Amino acid sequence: MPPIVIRTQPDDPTHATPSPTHSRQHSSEQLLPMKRICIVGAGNWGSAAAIIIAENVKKYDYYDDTVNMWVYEEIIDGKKLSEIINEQHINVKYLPDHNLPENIVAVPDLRDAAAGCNVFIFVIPHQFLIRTCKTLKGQIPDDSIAISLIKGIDFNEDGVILMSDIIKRELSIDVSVLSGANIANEIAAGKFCESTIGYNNSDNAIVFFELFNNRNFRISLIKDVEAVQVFGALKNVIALGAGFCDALNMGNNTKAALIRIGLLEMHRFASKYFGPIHDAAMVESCGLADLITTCMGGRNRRVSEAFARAGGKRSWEELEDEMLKGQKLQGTSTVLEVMKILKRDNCLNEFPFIKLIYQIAYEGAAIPTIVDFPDEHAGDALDAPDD
Ligand SMILES: NC(=O)c1ccc[n+]([C@@H]2O[C@H](COP(=O)([O-])OP(=O)(O)OC[C@H]3O[C@@H](n4cnc5c(N)ncnc54)[C@H](O)[C@@H]3O)[C@@H](O)[C@H]2O)c1
Ligand SMILES: O=P(O)(O)OC[C@H](O)CO
Repeated sequence: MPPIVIRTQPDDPTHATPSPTHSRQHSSEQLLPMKRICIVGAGNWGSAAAIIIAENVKKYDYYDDTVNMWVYEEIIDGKKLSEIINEQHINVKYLPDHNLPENIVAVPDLRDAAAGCNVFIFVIPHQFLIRTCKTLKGQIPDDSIAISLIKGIDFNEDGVILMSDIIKRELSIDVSVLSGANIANEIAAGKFCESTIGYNNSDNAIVFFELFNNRNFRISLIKDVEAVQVFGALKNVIALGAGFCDALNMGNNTKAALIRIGLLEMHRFASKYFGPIHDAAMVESCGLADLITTCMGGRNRRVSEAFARAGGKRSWEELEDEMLKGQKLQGTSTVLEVMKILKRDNCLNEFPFIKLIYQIAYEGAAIPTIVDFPDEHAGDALDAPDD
């Protein structure tokens, strides 16, 4: 097995470092029960992730080679997408330029896809997670484990709800998370990048390391599922700001400044609601690197630029449908969720950039106001630890 990179948190006494004693044995030695994978989702990232997983399961004989992939069924040119995937081994709608390994089996019924599986990879747009989990409730083994690749956040009267909270609440299983600078098309093309797994249970973290790590998709592990998820969700909001900036041709210095300010607000939000967060999260792939890639090449940035250029004449929904062709924006719904909690907690003034993004996205504020930071926030820096 390749070396496992774990970013330790020195002052965390509960930190359990996965060690070589966790190294896997062959099932022929009767030490490990067989694991069978179900990928819950078959969009752009779900399909790219499936390629990695389907290759990795073949390296270990305690993973079943067949990987089920739940496909939210739709008809493409008169034919079912799941059938096209199983016959042509291409997801013609969401990842058309790449072949899927033949050990990926597309299954249109979620319960059928989950049957016999005990390792679940959740990778669907965040707005569909609750109802998807409810369909799985009572249908999976108690000792199943899950990982969420979803970038999004939810909110209710109890406060911030993470995707891992939803899965854990509905299915009562341990949930790790994976997030990073991971534009799916580039990963499917085999271009080198990194990603971060946040975990609670180190044995489960090793399973997901084995399923995801490869030469061109390098995983590091940190014991902080909250920070990894908050960064992954909020970067989609900051990407909207980057799109507004690009629509105005404001240049690289401005964009870099907005990325820096965005990173501070992401850190502030994570610390406020889940603090203290793991030191490494900000500089891992799940933090700064994801923010950079999303502000350069992501879908949220692209649609946001188009929204700004349309000068209020096109809605987010219209542009999403037209430009993404079935793929989903996450930043627009996430900023609405984030604003609910910031308003409830009366702390909008601590997040001036997120507020400006919201005002442009939903209140008709002029695009150039994207840099209208209040004076007291000039040169804003990381909050001191005792703030
Ligand atoms: N695409 C990327 O580059 C990328 C990278 C990292 C993380 N992510 C995150 O992964 C998650 C999934 O994104 P994606 O890019 O794989 O999907 P996507 O945006 O490409 O596709 C949308 C998916 O939603 C499905 N869908 C539509 N209606 C549905 C319903 N009612 N119930 C369930 N599913 C439905 C579609 O069939 C399709 O599979 C998101 O949270 C996204 O932020 C995406
Ligand atoms: O294309 P986006 O904006 O959904 O971003 C994709 C990935 O999350 C980047 O890591």
